[in-house]
Amino acid sequence: MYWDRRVPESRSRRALPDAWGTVKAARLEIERSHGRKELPAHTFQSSRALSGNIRVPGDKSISHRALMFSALAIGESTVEGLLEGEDVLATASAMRQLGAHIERDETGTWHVHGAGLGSLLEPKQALDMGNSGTSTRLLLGLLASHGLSATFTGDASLSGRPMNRVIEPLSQMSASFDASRGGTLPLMLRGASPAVPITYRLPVASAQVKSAVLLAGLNTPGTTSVIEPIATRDHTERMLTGFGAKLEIGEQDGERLISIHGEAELKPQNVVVPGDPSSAAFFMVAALIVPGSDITIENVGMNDTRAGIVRALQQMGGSIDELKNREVGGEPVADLRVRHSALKGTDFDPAIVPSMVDEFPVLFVAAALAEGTTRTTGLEELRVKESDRIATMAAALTLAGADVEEHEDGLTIHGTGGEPLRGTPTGASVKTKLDHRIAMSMAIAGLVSRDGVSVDDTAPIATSFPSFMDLLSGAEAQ
Ligand SMILES: O=C(O)C1=C[C@@H](OP(=O)(O)O)[C@@H](O)[C@H](O)C1
Ligand SMILES: C=C(OP(=O)(O)O)C(=O)O
Repeated sequence: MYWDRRVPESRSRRALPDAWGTVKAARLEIERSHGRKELPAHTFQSSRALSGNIRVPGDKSISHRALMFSALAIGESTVEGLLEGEDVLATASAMRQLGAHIERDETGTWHVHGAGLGSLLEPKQALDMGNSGTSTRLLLGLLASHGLSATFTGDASLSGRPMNRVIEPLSQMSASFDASRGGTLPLMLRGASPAVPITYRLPVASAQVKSAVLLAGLNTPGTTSVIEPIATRDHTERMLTGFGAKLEIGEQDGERLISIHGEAELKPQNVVVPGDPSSAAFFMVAALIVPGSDITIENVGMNDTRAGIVRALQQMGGSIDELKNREVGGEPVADLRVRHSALKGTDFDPAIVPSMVDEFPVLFVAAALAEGTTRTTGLEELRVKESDRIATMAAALTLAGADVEEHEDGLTIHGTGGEPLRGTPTGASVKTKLDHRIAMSMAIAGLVSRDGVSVDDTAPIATSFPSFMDLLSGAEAQ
């Protein structure tokens, strides 16, 4: 076991003897989970036309933030439409450990009694972040300006993901860290009280890093600023403003400048979470590629910083109509009518990447069935998601019979022009590598395949979309 000793080891162990034991236990658990024996494999077969109206679960990004911000407000907040996926449940459980009271009533509304900004409790046990990068990076930010220590653990996938991108700015704000070698989980954080405000220019286009710094700024005296050269999803800014924090959003030399005034008092809110465009994307692509399909996906979040996939699929010739544009919980929302279409291979401008960063795996499936060649570039960030999504999708689509070339920063895919993919060979299955988006993307590929697509492990789907299999069979049956 190797540790990057940013905080002298003796200091961390003295401060957190129990947590250190938990870290070691978590490490063993991670090693065991690499060798899990029985995985819920599934073969997805060619489908008849999809039809009917469906609703996908609540937005994952907004759900995490709704729980976190409610936990910082004094009094009761409610959250309707919360995504009850494993990632969000990891956030709920962490916020409970930090002192919030969180419960779900029989109608499905969540009630959060906040502990208050600056009044979070030191967690007695390690915070288990499961598979969730968002929970981890946002909570590291939040706790960085609270005078407490906490240990963060996660599954094998999360334990391979880079945390230095938040450790660096949060260390500048005076928090200290003891992370595994290379800046990964398990790690220990010691928050600073008071923390020091900074102005931080994002070296990567990441809403998680932006949010980590802004959340640290929330309990820091003075003004903390983030400069964002490339705009990323803005749910943190919108929602913190809604909860009563003081934010200013402007421009500096053509870049976005977001400033937060610290030591604010957050007021409880009633949050309504719109449907997740990232989950809707699987059904958009399914309806576009399965002949005869015509579905309406209701209540889909259409925030410009998130809805790149709709524009990308329309650019490929996909028939997607936005109906009943409206606002839900301060976010633009629409119903999307999606009909089977002859898709065309397209060269995508890398500028679209931040607005659909999680949707590329399923876009690759659309490209594999399109007429002609699709080229994507600027996707380096996909290599540090739940899996290396460039390599994992290249291997998965190739196994299913698609014609794919892998590059450092993207894929070039020569489509079949609507002809079904061959499917996975007998006895072989796609490796999903604990990545929900790979499992669901390849499930959709199976719907237009001759021999079906076998996926080695469907369990990760529950991290973001627990009702995926039921909704898919429902849409096939209508
Ligand atoms: O802020 C968020 O809620 C998220 C930001 C994105 O991550 P990065 O900030 O690492 O790009 C995205 O991939 C993730 O699913 C959710
Ligand atoms: C990258 C994702 O999530 P996270 O970073 O929260 O694990 C995702 O949901 O595709």
